[in-house]
Amino acid sequence: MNSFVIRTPCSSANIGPGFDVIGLALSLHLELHVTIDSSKSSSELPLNCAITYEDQSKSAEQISLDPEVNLITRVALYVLRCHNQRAFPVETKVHIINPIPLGRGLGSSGTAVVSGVMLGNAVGNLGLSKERLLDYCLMIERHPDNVAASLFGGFVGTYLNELKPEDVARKEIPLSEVLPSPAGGIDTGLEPPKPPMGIGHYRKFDWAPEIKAIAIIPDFVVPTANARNVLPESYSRADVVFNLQRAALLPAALGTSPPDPDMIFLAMQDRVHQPYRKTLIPGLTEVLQLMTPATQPGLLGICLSGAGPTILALATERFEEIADRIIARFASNNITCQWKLLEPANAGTTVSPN
Ligand SMILES: Nc1ncnc2c1ncn2[C@@H]1O[C@H](COP(=O)(O)OP(=O)(O)O)[C@@H](O)[C@H]1O
Ligand SMILES: N[C@@H](CCOP(=O)(O)O)C(=O)O
Repeated sequence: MNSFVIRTPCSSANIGPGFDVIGLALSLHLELHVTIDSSKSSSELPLNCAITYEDQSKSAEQISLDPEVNLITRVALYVLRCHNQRAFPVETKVHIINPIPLGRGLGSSGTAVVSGVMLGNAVGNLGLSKERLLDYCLMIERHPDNVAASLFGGFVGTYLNELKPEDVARKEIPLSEVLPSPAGGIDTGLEPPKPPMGIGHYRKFDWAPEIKAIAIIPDFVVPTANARNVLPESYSRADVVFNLQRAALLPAALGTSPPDPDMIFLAMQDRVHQPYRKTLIPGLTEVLQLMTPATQPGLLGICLSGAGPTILALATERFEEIADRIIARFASNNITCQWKLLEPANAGTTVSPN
């Protein structure tokens, strides 16, 4: 029996001005407990794989246990099929333990995609590097901020290479062809499109050890796709310069110890995505303006986590007090929240024997 665990941290993307660029892996982990019974020579299981799912996230959505539909196993099958393996090894069991709330801006889909590529790589004995696995992730989730943070861990800046025209065409292949689904065309026996080499890259930034992350998680879902659809196609020069100035400052501000609250607060301001997402998140503008380091001791900065609706407050102390103030502001819009105190998860995704 071969048995191992894949552990992948969730992530908070953007951290204010770093839209689609900056990500932070956080200490809430999706786990896959995988067993492969190599004593068996054939299996009754669909695609040789049985999924079980333990929901620790209190999300309402039902996660599919069909390996061709479930996001994690679908991604693993994509990686396997790119290497001429049509199914999982005989009698593969995948037990998913998920504490990450779905559709709340803590990168649950990016975490699932990273877990899926790690699963395909491990069960197929493919020996792909994490750098190459990032290319596979980017065929599925096109913005690199969440997946790079979950894959590599820590506080990261990311970028996509300019691709050759033929590779741009390959990267624009509809997702239904990358991840064949029962609805989009069952496994045709053909090799799916492999990712171009070196699509995405990352750089790790320092993180001052005093800084902790408070995630205030409202009890409603904002699908990331919807939160991207409300963004404009183009921006004024003033807004672009505003964000560039802050994004350039942010890594130095969050990497310097002791932290300078005023600099961090300023460096976390954004004009590219947060103002437009207020239409989906009642009270967002008021929450973001609720407090500053001058009016709330311990607070360093506050932003939307990913596409929301979670709010990320960075702080050095008085965590409960800060969370309570944000929760009270949401309550005045009849929105209830849970909150978690998290820390950067520096290791990224790991595979270890069970
Ligand atoms: N552990 C998981 N297993 C299967 N599917 C998942 C898992 N986590 C997330 N997903 C899928 O990703 C969707 C959420 O993605 P998205 O809207 O991008 O929000 P988030 O901000 O949480 O990443 C869920 O509705 C679900 O379909
Ligand atoms: N840069 C993306 C990040 C989405 O993060 P998620 O955690 O909400 O999936 C965006 O802002 O759209």
